[in-house]
Amino acid sequence: MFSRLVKPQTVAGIAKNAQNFSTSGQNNVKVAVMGASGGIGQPLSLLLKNSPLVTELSLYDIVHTPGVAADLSHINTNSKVRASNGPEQLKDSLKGMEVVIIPAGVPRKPGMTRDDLFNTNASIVRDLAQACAEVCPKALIGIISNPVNSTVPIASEVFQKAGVYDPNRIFGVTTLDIVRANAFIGEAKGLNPTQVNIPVIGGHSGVTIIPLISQAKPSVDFPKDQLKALTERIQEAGTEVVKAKAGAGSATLSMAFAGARFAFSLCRAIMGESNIVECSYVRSNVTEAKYFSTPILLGPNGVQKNLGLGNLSPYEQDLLKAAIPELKKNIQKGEDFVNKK
Ligand SMILES: NC(=O)c1ccc[n+]([C@@H]2O[C@H](COP(=O)([O-])OP(=O)(O)OC[C@H]3O[C@@H](n4cnc5c(N)ncnc54)[C@H](O)[C@@H]3O)[C@@H](O)[C@H]2O)c1
Ligand SMILES: O=C(O)C[C@H](O)C(=O)O
Repeated sequence: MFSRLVKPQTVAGIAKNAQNFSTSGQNNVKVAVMGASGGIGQPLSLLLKNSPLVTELSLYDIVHTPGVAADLSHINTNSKVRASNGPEQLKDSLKGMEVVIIPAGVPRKPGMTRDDLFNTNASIVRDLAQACAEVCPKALIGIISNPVNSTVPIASEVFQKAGVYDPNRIFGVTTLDIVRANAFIGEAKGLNPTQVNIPVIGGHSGVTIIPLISQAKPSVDFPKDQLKALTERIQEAGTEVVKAKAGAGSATLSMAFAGARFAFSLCRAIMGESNIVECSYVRSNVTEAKYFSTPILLGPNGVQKNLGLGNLSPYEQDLLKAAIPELKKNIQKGEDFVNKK
């Protein structure tokens, strides 16, 4: 049902389609990248700079932002680039922003789980969310920083405390899981991966990542053992990259691609385009977990409609059962971090 709405998209295709499109009268969006000098931040900012959807690109980091911004500003596309460096310029970087994408924080090294990043990244996301709540509370916020299962509840609690919480505006960016599922299934079936769409629901770590291969477009069939192997590869794909990078960080280029796809979808929704659907980890009442990723119909104010789980195969129902306790624990940890004392 919902998967009929989900059109396969590429970053170039999204930007091209959007070139002359606006039903709201608005034909451009102001986007901030928080953590813009990092492994994800730089290529993500490049993709955003390359898009006609973005008119203002605000780059914030605690180091090196002037250099990244000077470099990008020489590209002859329509957007203006501005740099903000260090906490004293944080609030300034968020003024007037409509979309804020947050890839700030440390990445994993081999042997670490995403939850091992909590101690460092929780306070980074908390402080950036606090600034967003003060300066651009109506922005649509996409959180990439890990552990996403906990950082989204952290940002949400910060907004709640500030009295400006709108659950429709805070998103955990899980798009890389969908991008990977499309790539792996396309490869396994000899399909053009840009034409494959696999919804991935749940959260963004290990067993909480639930690919819904039974809902693939076009539909695909696998023997049980291959289905299990593919599912586990999608669940562990982040670790595959961490191991291959051997201490030099985690996925950056594929994440920039996925982050740009998600940011462009937010921009297109803000501009009034209809039928924009992305899976994202949001406040949810679809399952027992308070936050859960499902396909979301996006509108100018963020979540327009949660499209829910659709029909799960018995195998996917078991994956869901395994995910819920871990998700609940991750969510509680995030909430407790903000509400401690
Ligand atoms: N959601 C996903 O699918 C996904 C995918 C890949 C990576 N990640 C996560 O994204 C995060 C960033 O990864 P990376 O490879 O870009 O790391 P990186 O270390 O290369 O870059 C992180 C950047 O954040 C900056 N930073 C640190 N503290 C900051 C603060 N308080 N305010 C602003 N910027 C700050 C750093 O200066 C650095 O430039 C990690 O937590 C990683 O686990 C998530
Ligand atoms: O695996 C990681 O630590 C980074 C990211 O969450 C990913 O899925 O690649």
